[in-house]
Order: sequence, then structure tokens, then C-alpha cells
Amino acid sequence: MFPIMVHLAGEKVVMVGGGEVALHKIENLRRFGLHVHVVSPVIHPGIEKLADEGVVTVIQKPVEEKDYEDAFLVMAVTDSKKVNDEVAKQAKAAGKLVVHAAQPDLGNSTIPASLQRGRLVLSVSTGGASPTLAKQIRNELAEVYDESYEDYIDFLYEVRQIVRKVEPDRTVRRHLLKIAADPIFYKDIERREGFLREIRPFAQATQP
Ligand SMILES: C[C@@]1(CC(=O)O)C2=NC(=C\c3[nH]c(c(CCC(=O)O)c3CC(=O)O)Cc3[nH]c(c(CC(=O)O)c3CCC(=O)O)/C=C3\N/C(=C\2)[C@@H](CCC(=O)O)[C@]3(C)CC(=O)O)/[C@H]1CCC(=O)O
Ligand SMILES: NC(=O)c1ccc[n+]([C@@H]2O[C@H](COP(=O)([O-])OP(=O)(O)OC[C@H]3O[C@@H](n4cnc5c(N)ncnc54)[C@H](O)[C@@H]3O)[C@@H](O)[C@H]2O)c1
Repeated sequence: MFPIMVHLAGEKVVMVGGGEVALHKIENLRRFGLHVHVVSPVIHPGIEKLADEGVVTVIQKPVEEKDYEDAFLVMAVTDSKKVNDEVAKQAKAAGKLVVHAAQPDLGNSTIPASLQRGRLVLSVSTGGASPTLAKQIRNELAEVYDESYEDYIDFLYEVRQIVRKVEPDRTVRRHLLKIAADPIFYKDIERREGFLREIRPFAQATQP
């Protein structure tokens, strides 16, 4: 398994199956601001509620290939092995990202337990050994990397954008970015503001 971050905004995500597991997967996708198309004859009440809120689009019927032919990511989460296997096979052959929720080796992707702190994303995968352990480790990380990381990551992002824009020399750029990543800036918000005050004028000066 190779970890990769995927920009899914604007891409079609199709959930085949509308039960409990589908609901859980949709809620996870929702945390990342993603809209999901659900194809399933029976729809969990929790998914119906999300449809009312506009978070998902529901197509209430058994799945057919045309329901996911324009999808980027397909999740096969029905309670039928035959349906999940068939969907995974066809979608994979069509070059899509595919999660098979019951037999991961029949898909080509799995969902890790994850945690977001603004731009910081921490993901834990056990390669199907124990989703329960993945969740436990994620919860431990959530305590270490608490909400205060959101602002800190924003600071690092802004510094990096400025440095990339104003400093043509790669060695100097790396040096400056290393300074910015000093833990002192995590702990001391005033220092962050001071640092930004110092470097912002350089970016403004180079504006076209
Ligand atoms: C991380 C998380 C993300 C998410 O789903 O969003 C996720 N499963 C979560 C929870 C969870 N899933 C299951 C339990 C019950 C206890 C247990 O079995 O441990 C719990 C625990 C709970 O619910 O508390 C049952 C289960 N899961 C899979 C199978 C089939 C199989 O056995 O392989 C079965 C057995 C079904 C059966 O009994 O027949 C398969 C997969 N589940 C994965 C991801 C992928 C591997 C990730 C990895 O190992 O790292 C993979 C391979 C494919 C995929 O679905 O992507 C999410 C964490 C929650 C969070 O983020 O809060
Ligand atoms: N990956 C995970 O995290 C995880 C966790 C637990 C279970 N599972 C697996 O997920 C699967 C689903 O479990 P569940 O608890 O959501 O089941 P469920 O009984 O709650 O829901 C099954 C859904 O499949 C739909 N379905 C059936 N035939 C269909 C078809 N032809 N086309 C479209 N949809 C169809 C039904 O309408 C229903 O909405 C099981 O195979 C289970 O082993 C995966």
C-alpha cells in the first residue's frame, strides 16, 4: 500500500450501498467537505437525513454500471458479496479508485483512520489488520496534536508562501523554512506574529 493524498473536491464520489457502513463512510467524507452520490435500494434513515441537508444525492435503486461510470472514486459497501465484487471489478477495469469494504484486496484503495487540524492531516492505516487499532492510534494522536495545531499550521503555510515567493535561492529558502518550523513558534503566538510582520513586507514589495 502506498499512502497518497487525493484532491477529491469537484470529483464524483459514488457510494454503492446505503446501509450503516455507507453512513459511516459518508460522515467521514463529509468532514472533508465532500458531496457523495449514494446508489442503493434501501437507504439508512441517517443517509436520508443527510440527503435532506444536501450532503448526499440519493439514487434509490439497485446499482448499474452507468451509475458510477463518471465517478472518480467508487466505494462498494453493499451487503451482497456478488454486487460488491462486480462493482469493484468493473470500476477498477475502468481505471477508478475503488474501495471494497468487505474484501480490500478486490479494490485498490482503503480508507485510513484520520484526523484533521486545518491543513495538517494525520492518517493511520493497519493494512486491514485492525481498523480498531487504527482508530485507537488516531485517537491518541488527537490528544498530542490538539486543535492548537490549526493556527500553527496556518502560520507555517503563510510563511512558506511568502518565502517561496520572495527568496530565489533554494538554500536560503530551506534555511528560512527550517527556522519557521522551530518548536518555539508553536508555543509562542507573539513570536509568530513578529516573524510574519518581518517577512510580509518583502512579499508585498515583490507584488506585480
Ligand atoms: C479506519 C476506518 C476508516 C473508515 O471506514 O472511514 C476503517 N474502518 C473503520 C472502522 C471499523 N471497521 C470495522 C470495525 C469493526 C471492528 C473490526 O473489524 O476491527 C471498525 C471499528 C469501529 O467501527 O469502531 C470492520 C471492518 N472494516 C473492514 C472490514 C473488512 C475486512 O475484514 O477487511 C471489516 C469487517 C467487516 C465484517 O465484520 O465483516 C475493512 C476496512 N476498514 C477500513 C477502514 C479499511 C482498513 C483500514 C485499516 O486497517 O487501517 C478497510 C480494509 C477497507 C475500507 O473500508 O476502507 C474506520 C475507523 C473509524 C474512524 O475513523 O473513526
Ligand atoms: N469497511 C468497513 O469499515 C466495514 C465495517 C463493517 C462492515 N463492513 C462490510 O460492509 C458491508 C455492508 O455492511 P452494512 O452494515 O452497511 O450493511 P446493511 O445491511 O446496513 O446495508 C446494506 C446496504 O446494501 C444495499 N444493497 C444491497 N444490494 C444492493 C444493490 N444491488 N445495489 C446497491 N445497493 C445494494 C442495501 O440497500 C443496503 O442499503 C458488509 O459487507 C460488511 O461486511 C465494512
